[in-house]
Amino acid sequence: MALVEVRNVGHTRAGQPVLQDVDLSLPAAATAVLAGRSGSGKSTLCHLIAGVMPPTSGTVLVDGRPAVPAPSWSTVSLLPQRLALDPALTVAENVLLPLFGAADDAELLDRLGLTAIAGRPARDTSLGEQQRTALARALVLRPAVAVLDEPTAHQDDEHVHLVLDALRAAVQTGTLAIVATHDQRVIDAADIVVRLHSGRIVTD
Ligand SMILES: Nc1ncnc2c1ncn2[C@@H]1O[C@H](COP(=O)(O)OP(=O)(O)OP(=O)(O)O)[C@@H](O)[C@H]1O
Repeated sequence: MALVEVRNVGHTRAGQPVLQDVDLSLPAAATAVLAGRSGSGKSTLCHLIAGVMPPTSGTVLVDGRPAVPAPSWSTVSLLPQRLALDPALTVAENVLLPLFGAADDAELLDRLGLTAIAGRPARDTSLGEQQRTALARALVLRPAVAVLDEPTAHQDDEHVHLVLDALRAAVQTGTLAIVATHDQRVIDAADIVVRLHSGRIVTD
């Protein structure tokens, strides 16, 4: 059974259609890439699946329930393009926020190359480190669905491999990773590639 179902979705922004006739069924334990040119609608589709907003028309279901209102972070997490870290909290505190301080995840910090800077305020780290921190925050609860908007946008080759390793580990524990990306290295590693062009799916 599909974990994420997008049925006949259309979405309009500022009076313009940005998604049209989008149908998509995605299973658990897979990496599904949303690929397409800038402005093709990848982030918008991410936001609809993560429950940031409802679609203008059609239905988005996560585990059989409407995506809005957004469920718990352990059901659907989001790495937004603009990261949304708390700059005053340390790297580790940002990553562990969804756990309310109840636990630690040294392995995840290590996997993403964050151990050495775990105690530093997020504002005193590089953009690539901040992006990996926000990715770790999205994976820390081993969510059913992790929606990741351009997770390698600020990563060099070496760190792209760390990101791909973290995604593989999440998928092995059952997570459906939905990844908006232009990055061919990420597209090549995906189980499912969905291409968007001008707000429509061109291949699935
Ligand atoms: N807040 C907004 N208000 C109005 N239009 C918007 C808004 N956000 C995005 N759009 C428009 O919606 C369309 C799809 O944008 P979206 O951000 O989903 O594309 P994208 O494929 O993620 O692009 P990129 O790769 O550049 O991030 C674009 O035409 C964009 O200009």
